[in-house]
Amino acid sequence: MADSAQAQTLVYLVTGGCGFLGEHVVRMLLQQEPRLRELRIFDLHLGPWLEELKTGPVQVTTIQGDVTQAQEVAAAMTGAHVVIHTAGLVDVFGRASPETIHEVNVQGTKNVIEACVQTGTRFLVYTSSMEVVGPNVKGHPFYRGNEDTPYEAVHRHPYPCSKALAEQLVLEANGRKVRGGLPLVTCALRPTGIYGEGHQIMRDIYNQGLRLGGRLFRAIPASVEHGRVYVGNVAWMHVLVARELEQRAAVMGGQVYFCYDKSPYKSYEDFNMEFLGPCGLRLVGTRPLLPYWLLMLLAALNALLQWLLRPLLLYAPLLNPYTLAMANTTFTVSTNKAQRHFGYKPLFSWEESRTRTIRWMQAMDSSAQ
Ligand SMILES: NC(=O)C1=CN([C@@H]2O[C@H](COP(=O)(O)OP(=O)(O)OC[C@H]3O[C@@H](n4cnc5c(N)ncnc54)[C@H](O)[C@@H]3O)[C@@H](O)[C@H]2O)C=CC1
Ligand SMILES: CC(C)CCC[C@@H](C)[C@H]1CC[C@H]2[C@@H]3[C@H](O)CC4=CC(=O)CC[C@]4(C)[C@H]3CC[C@]12C
Repeated sequence: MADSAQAQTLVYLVTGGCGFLGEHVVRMLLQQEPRLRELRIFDLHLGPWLEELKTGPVQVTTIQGDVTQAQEVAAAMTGAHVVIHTAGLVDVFGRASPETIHEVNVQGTKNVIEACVQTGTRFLVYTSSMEVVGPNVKGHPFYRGNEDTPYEAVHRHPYPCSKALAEQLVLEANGRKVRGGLPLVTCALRPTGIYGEGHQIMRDIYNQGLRLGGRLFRAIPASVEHGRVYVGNVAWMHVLVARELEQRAAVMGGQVYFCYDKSPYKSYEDFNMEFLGPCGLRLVGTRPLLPYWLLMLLAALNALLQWLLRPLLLYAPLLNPYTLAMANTTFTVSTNKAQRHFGYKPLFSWEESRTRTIRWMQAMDSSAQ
């Protein structure tokens, strides 16, 4: 908890504070930001775990609200010094309509920016995504690239399109005058695929493995690298950015940073096995069991079924043409921009990130029995 020797003066607001990443950001702020006076947690759905936070030295205010409602956002932000905007609709499975994804991710972000201007909140940290860059529709590899690596960022899927638009809005807002006349300072963090305690997709894949008798079948060649980053380190980066934005506004304002740590470069499936393996699952095959054209056909069939069944039920399996392209295209980052600009070093080593994730999965497993 916060060191009471330092003056507790700051009010932070975390949108999406009850999500997978948001919860880690909230907990990290309470542990690592000694200047925090009040922490506001704004989310569409509030979790019961928030109650335990209310007994500490920092005032924790929970706000059930919707980022698409401008007045709700502005009301929550009044008097806040910093906003960390993690709320978003993360949907690459066709669960929500493209319009809803746009409304939450783009209009929601516009509302946060306008609320900063209206209320005088000067510091905005936005959770963007690697998907703002790629993989692109042409499936070009992005091999250990950095923030300046040239890449043809062209998207058609609603999720990356919305994240790209929202990120652009955030960066363009840097320097706008907020209430009181001072400039807004913004920056965007681009995590690669986040993993760690609370990761729903990892849970889904684990359950799928159990249904298949403890086995998963390799679908993607081991040579395709997919960037992954531990949730604790992503949260730490958000906290550091928020903390440094005032002092280093000239360097950091309007900038983008990939989120990175020491997680190894592996294929999506091999990386998951780092956690699923110790939980008793096995990845069958050193090469993909099915030829790629057949996987594409299955993915297309899933998309067709989703469309046909839509009037009756929501059919949203993990495999669709978009997720297949994501998993099958190399996209990894290698950069030290965050270290150069604001002294970021991962808080958790790879070994610790791995151990924490495995422990969480094993606890989840034993509580299910
Ligand atoms: N999970 C991942 O691998 C990655 C996620 N991101 C970004 O990180 C952010 C957080 O993602 P996750 O924690 O994975 O997702 P999540 O779905 O676990 O969390 C999102 C949170 O936002 C809230 N939310 C959704 N719509 C809202 C609305 N209209 N008003 C208020 N709150 C709303 C949800 O209730 C949820 O608590 C998102 O912006 C996402 O785009 C970026 C890169 C990778
Ligand atoms: C059955 C298939 C062969 C394997 C399916 C795996 C997919 C479900 C996941 C592969 C890559 C993931 C995405 C990636 O890590 C980057 C992301 C960034 C975000 O901002 C949100 C999450 C995600 C889109 C992530 C989603 C699951 C995958 C598509």
